[in-house]
Amino acid sequence: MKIFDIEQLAKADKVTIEKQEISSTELMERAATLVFNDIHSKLNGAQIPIKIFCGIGNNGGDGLVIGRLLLEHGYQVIAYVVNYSNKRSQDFLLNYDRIKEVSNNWPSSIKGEDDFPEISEKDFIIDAMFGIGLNRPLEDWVGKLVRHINRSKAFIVAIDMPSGMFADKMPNEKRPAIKANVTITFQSPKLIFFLPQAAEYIGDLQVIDIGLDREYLAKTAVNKQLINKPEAQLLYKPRINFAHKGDYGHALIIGGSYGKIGSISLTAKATLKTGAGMVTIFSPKCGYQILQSTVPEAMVLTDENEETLSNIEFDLSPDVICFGMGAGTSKETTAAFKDLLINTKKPMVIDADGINILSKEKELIKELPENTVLTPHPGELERLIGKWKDDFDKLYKVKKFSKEHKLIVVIKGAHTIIVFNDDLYINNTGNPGMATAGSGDVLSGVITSLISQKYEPLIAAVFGVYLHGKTGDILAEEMSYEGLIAGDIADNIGKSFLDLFKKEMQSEGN
Ligand SMILES: NC(=O)C1=CN([C@@H]2O[C@H](COP(=O)(O)OP(=O)(O)OC[C@H]3O[C@@H](n4cnc5c(N)ncnc54)[C@H](OP(=O)(O)O)[C@@H]3O)[C@@H](O)[C@H]2O)[C@H](O)CC1
Ligand SMILES: [K+]
Repeated sequence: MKIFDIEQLAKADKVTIEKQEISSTELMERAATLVFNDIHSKLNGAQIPIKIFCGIGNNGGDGLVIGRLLLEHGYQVIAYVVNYSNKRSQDFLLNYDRIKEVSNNWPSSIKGEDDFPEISEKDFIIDAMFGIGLNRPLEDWVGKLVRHINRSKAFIVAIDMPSGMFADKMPNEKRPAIKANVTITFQSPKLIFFLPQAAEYIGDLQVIDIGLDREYLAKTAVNKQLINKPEAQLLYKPRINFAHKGDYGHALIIGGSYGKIGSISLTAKATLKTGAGMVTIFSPKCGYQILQSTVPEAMVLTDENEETLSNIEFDLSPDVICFGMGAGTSKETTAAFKDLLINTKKPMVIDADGINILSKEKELIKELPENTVLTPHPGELERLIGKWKDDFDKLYKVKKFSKEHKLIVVIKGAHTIIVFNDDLYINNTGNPGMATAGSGDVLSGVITSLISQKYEPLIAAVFGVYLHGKTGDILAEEMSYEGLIAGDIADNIGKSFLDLFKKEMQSEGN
């Protein structure tokens, strides 16, 4: 699913009005009716106090329409107009009159702190103060109102965006925004919704298709995409009949050290379970017996050193090399990694201590082949690119790093983001059960395996992250978040392939 900028969405709005020959009022009615339907289906007529905070622009207009529809269906609604400006939009004004026809009262006006209503934790709040039109800091009293609503512990549904949140700046103490339980957004999610620092403001995300002009949406280029099943299906390469194991490549997994052999065992297993034709593991000597018994399908080569990697020599020509899991960052291992980089130019996946070594020895980065995939977790990423001010700054720095070194960076997190040049691919599978030891080792194996099967490295990263998360989602239903461990994910990657083309009873939401 494309993720549009807010300028593109505002344009889509205009194009839709022209091409569908509808008024902006009708488009607002359509969008707000869809939100009403959703809320109504959940509240099911419950007589709980609903307080709607409306701004004076079109987000406020949406709020007034939702309020009118709720009143018409017998809900207890109080609508407030937050008068932060005198520049009321036309559609706001029209719906201001219309709600009065139903409630027989004008909405209450809030002009300053003295007008703030009491909010109980039993209230149901609809936040329609600002949407994508927010373009400057909130006035002091409006910021106080946002904090007042947040303090209430009431259940909050934000319309289009949590009010106070800019599309391109993180909220913080000085820049308050509504902390919604649910955000119902129109047509396209906004990038900020997927950044970790915004999570506490967004709550659960729902994207509502309000029927904006399909042609405009299809034609308009974006550099951000959300990866759900429909996108993943397009990435899959069917296996051919009469295939031979050579058709799916030979992956070489290098890593491990005394006490950390399990990591490469997980990576190797995931590489095989994702479909690589052959896997060879290269580990310190101490890994030999463990690996032969935990992953009998893989071949094992060992270093001359007992406990850590010191000299990575092999007489084979792999299609892809994955380096780093459990390797440590000792002097010998660093030197061995350096030799490996200088002597081989095979496609590579670098994880964990591989990334830590690159962070310490920055000049090694230029030895990485183009399109190498790096899979850092936040700590590893910080060591690699330095501290960032906020999540937007992090993306800026990673894009710069990716462009400068021609690398693919997989920023692991609740929504893992794959960065290549200026393009972002935001994964929408996975769950908190996957925050478990070794989960990253499995991901490296999945990506390595896809590269070995001749997926382009970028596709392998995007598709691999999707499959890994999907496997976790399928397993969480069977065994709970708590019960899920990395070995389960490695063992069950096949389920995510099966799921790709399984017919859904209902189409997948976002
Ligand atoms: N795009 C769509 O598909 C649809 C969007 N809808 C809804 O409309 C809003 C966007 O509405 P808009 O009127 O453009 O903007 P807002 O309602 O978010 O904000 C209102 C105006 O407030 C002014 N502004 C901005 N920042 C501040 C501030 N800090 N303090 C005071 N005032 C501020 C600004 O106007 P100016 O001219 O004063 O700059 C805003 O325009 C969208 O989010 C949806 O909810 C449609 O209903 C359906 C289709
Ligand atoms: K809002």
